[in-house]
Parts: sequence; C-alpha cells; structure tokens
Amino acid sequence: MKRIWRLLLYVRPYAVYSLASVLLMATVGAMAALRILLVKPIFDQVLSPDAPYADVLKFHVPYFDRDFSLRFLVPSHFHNSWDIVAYALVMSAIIKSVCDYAGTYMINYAGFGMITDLRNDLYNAVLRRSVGFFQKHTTGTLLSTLINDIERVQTAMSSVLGEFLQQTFTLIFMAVAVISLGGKMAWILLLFIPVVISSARRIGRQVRRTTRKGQDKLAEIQNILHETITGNGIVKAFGMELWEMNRFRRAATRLFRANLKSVSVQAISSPLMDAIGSIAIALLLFIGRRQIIAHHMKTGDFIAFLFATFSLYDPVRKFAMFYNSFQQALGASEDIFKFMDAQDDVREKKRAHKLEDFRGSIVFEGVGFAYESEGEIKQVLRGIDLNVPRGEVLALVGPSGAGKSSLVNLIPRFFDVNEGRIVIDGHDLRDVTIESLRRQIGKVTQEVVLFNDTVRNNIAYGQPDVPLSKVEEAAQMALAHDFILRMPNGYDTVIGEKGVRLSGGERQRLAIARAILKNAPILILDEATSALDTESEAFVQAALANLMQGRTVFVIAHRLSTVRNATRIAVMEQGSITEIGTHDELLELSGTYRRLHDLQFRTDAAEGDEDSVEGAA
Ligand SMILES: Nc1ncnc2c1ncn2[C@@H]1O[C@H](COP(=O)(O)OP(=O)(O)OP(=O)(O)O)[C@@H](O)[C@H]1O
Repeated sequence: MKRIWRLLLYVRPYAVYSLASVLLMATVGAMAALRILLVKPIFDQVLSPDAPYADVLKFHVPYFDRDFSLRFLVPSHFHNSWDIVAYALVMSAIIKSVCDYAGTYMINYAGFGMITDLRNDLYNAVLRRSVGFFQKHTTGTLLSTLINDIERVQTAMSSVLGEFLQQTFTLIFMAVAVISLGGKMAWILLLFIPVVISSARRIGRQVRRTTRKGQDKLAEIQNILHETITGNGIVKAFGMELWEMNRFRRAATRLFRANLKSVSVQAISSPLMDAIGSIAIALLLFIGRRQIIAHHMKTGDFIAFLFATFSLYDPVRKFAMFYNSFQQALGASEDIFKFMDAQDDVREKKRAHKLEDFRGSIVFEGVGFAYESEGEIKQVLRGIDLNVPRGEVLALVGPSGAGKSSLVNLIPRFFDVNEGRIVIDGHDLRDVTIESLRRQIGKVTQEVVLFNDTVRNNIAYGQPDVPLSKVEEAAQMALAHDFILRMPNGYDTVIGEKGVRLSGGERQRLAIARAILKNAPILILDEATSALDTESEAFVQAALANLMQGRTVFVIAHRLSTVRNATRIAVMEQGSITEIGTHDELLELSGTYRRLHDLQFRTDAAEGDEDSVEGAA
C-alpha cells in the first residue's frame, strides 16, 4: 500500500494534466453511455415510424422538478426523432473522439513525466550510494532495475493509466445506464461483483510474485552479459566462449520459464471474465424474456439494457488486466524503492561543516576497520596509529591482503572506520561534508578508469569549463602531451570505452594528467603492478614524480625507487603497521622490511634491473 502511495506521489507535479484528463475521460464515458441510451429511441421511435411522436430520452430531473429531453441539446431546426438521434449520434462520436485523444495525451504526459522523474531519482540515489553498496549489488542487477523495472512501472503508469481512467468512467456511466434501463433486473448483476473481485485479486497477487521472479531472472541475464562483454578478453584468452554460452542459455531458459509462468497466470483473467460474463448474460436473457412476455418491459428497453450490460463487460474484463498490470508495476517497484532507500554505510552528518584547504596533518588514532559481507564481519585493520604531516610521502608496503588498499580507502571515506578515528586538520572525517573532503583528494589507481569521451574531457573530468590551455599544461606535466598530439584528432580524439584504444602506459599518464589538473593537496597512489615496458615505465615514473611534487602522498608502493624516495615507509602485515621509519632506519631495524628489501635486491641483481621489480611490496 505504501508503495502505491509513493508511486502516486510522483504524479503530483502533473496534477493539472491528470485532472484535465480525468475530466476528458469522464466526458468520454458519458458520451459512450449516451450512445447506449440512444439504442432505445432507435428501436422504439426511429425504427417504428408508426409510433406517436415523443421527446427523445425524456426524463424528469427531481431536484429542479423539470423535464429534460435530448431536444434541449439539439439545434431547434431538428424536429423529428430521426434527426435528433442522428445529430446526437454524430456529435457524441466527435466529442468522444476529441476528448479521448486529448485525455489519452494528457494522462500519458503525466505518466511519462512521473516515470522520467522516478528514473532520475533512482539514478541519483544509486550514484550517491557509498562504495559498499556497489560491492553488494552487481552491475547487472542495478542496470536491470534502472532499465527493466522502470519500464514495467512505466507501462502500468502511462499507457494503462490512460485506458484505466477511460474505462472507469465508461463503467460508472454504463452502470447508471444499466440501472436506469433495467431497474430491478440490473441488481442481478451485483451478484457477480464479489466473484469478479475475488478472482481478480487472487490472480493479481500471483502476477505480482511471478513478475518479480521474471525481473530477477532478467537481471541475472544482464549480469552475465555485463561480465562477459566487459571481460571479453579473458573469455577469449581462456577459450570459455562455449562455457559462457551454456551459462547464458541456462539463464535464458530460466527467464523463459519465469515469463511463461507469469503469462500463464495472467492469461487466466480474460477467459475467466468471459465465462462469468456469459453466465450473467444468459441469466438476463432468461429473465428479460419473461418480462417482455408479461409486458413489463418493451423490446427496445430490453435491447438497450442488454447493450449497456455488454458495454459494462468490456471495462470489467479490462479491469482485471489493469489490476494485473498494476500488480506487475508494484512487483517491479519493489527493487526501485529498495535501492532508493538503501541505508548507506557512509553517511554525512546533518550539521557537517565544510573542510577548508588542507594545511596541517592527517592523523589515524587507533583505527580499526572491518568489511561486512553476507552477514559476516571481517576485521581487516587493527590499532592503526599514524600521523602524516602535510608534504610527507608515506609509502605503504607489505604482503598482498595486508590491508594497504583498505587503509587508503578510509581517507576519502569510501568506508568508515569501526574503531578509533581519522582526523584531518583537527576535524574527525565524519564531521566534515563528503564533498569538501573529497575535493582535497586526488587518486591514481592501478586500474585506470577512463570514459568513452574525448581525451580533453577525460583529463578535465569533473571540470568541464576548464580552458584547453590548462588541460594541455596538465598533460605536459604528465608527459602525455606528445602522444595526445600524435592521435588523429589530438585532444578531441574519442578514446573508446575504458580507453581501449590506448596502451597501458598511455592510460596511466592520462589518469596522472587528470589528477594534476584536479590539483588536490592530498594524493592517493596505488602503483601499477602490471609490468610496463621500460620506456613506458620511465615515462609513468617521471609523470608520477611531477604529480607528487608538493603534495601529501599515500602511496601503495610496488617499486623500490618509490619506497626509497618516500619520507617514511610503513610496513603492513595482517591489518597492522608493524614497522615505520625511513628506508635507512628500517634497514637498520633488520625486520620484515629488511627481509623484503634483501629479497628484492637479490631478485633485482639476478634480473639486472634495479628499479622496477615489485618484490618489496
Ligand atoms: N569488499 C570486501 N569485502 C570483504 N573483504 C574484503 C573486501 N575488500 C578486501 N577485503 C579483504 O580485506 C583484506 C585486505 O585487503 P586489501 O585490499 O586492503 O589488501 P592489500 O594489502 O591492499 O592487498 P593487495 O596488495 O593485494 O592489493 C583482504 O583479506 C581482502 O580479502
């Protein structure tokens, strides 16, 4: 129920359009009913020329105590019944068509408008979720919700809503016509209402469940597609095409089954309503015949009544369909609102203040951190105490899985500490706005993230108005300018998804140029472990040196040169800092660092390559 209200809240900005379409659709319903009422004078007056002249559709309006007849709505030069009925038929058709068109347009305007707002809100919510959220939910599932689930809601809210309104008013006016024409006989139809409602509800509930299942299976397919298309190189390298194809086939079969199940539930609606309708009509024929024989009813009255009942039948049948569609939308909206309401692990305080330009230090005070996945808590950092003053280059070294990435990810608050605190210029990270904190931090990671856009826009990511001269300056410092100029359109060259048209070293240098342009005082650097050729390596190293100048740097170091040049080196083992000091101090200590260093030195000597092997990390 709450979900329905939430969906309807989105219609609020389009209230005027919705209201106008309600009025227009009401007119459509009234015109449809009028046309049914005209059946009686057609039989009793138009097709019976011998019948004495009488007003067409004459009835008494009790409150005003006046008689009303169709003649009042028809120009005065139309006198006889035939003219009046023909005029009314044509005019009602024109009014009905115009109102139908305008009403459908307006309700669709409201429907599509609300869906656009809902999709924007969902995207905004998803984009702002913390890093943990994206680790919990797969890309395929998120894409599927943003595209398929929204699509389902859209179908229900725009196209169906339009017809729903029209049918509702047709139903209301037809019901009035049925009652006025059939009198007591009309009440027999009431007997069928509980049967119709209870069966529609039962089917609707199942439709909602089966739809949700179908949508989940679709998300599964989207996940496989995303993984295998983005990871196509690996699929090929391991010759896994056939295996992946089979995995996809199995998922497609599951979707096929889920869809069939959903259809098999939905398809019951129409025949069921047909059966109920036929029983009702048969019963009415039986009673009507006796009424006519007993002269309690005229044939014209009965035929008009039957027409009206038949017209009732269409909206009732469609209602079951709308109900199903609405249930589908509710099923689909489950995930939409789930993602919108997901509680972030990293939240900004209501009264968080803006962090001014970084000038003092970053201090870790007894910091502990744990990942939570599938209900299990895994403590990966313990008792970290660190004081990094402005301008220091702190190298983090240690075996894989020691917690180096986890530690640096705490600085921009990708995750929050679960013990102790991190203080920047005297403020707990959790007391400052996330935006002002992240503005102070630049990041260059092993895995370079580039967008399918021009070189210029990739470097100026997040700063669209920055002049080209500044972009070029940053590229020059990142030693990227020359290779950019050699590209077909220079800075306007589109680099392909994830920068596939660039070499590894070039990608790295673009990322470095981006960080230089951002010019943040704090820098987080995760050195690439993948071996670049010696020349590329030298370029990247020089670019990094330019980037690091004058900044406070946390570097997950894999290269001996970086480690040696760092102000201090922290050795991490199993989530703790076990040694910290300068290169010389740590060598003297004869601990883990010395061991790693000696190992590295021996490897380097054996390979004849002093600087680029990563055993030290
Ligand atoms: N999202 C996550 N959920 C659960 N555990 C995680 C997650 N990310 C990392 N871990 C675990 O946390 C521990 C520390 O990982 P982390 O990536 O910080 O290590 P690292 O020292 O940077 O390793 P490497 O040098 O290999 O990148 C590892 O045991 C890892 O398995």
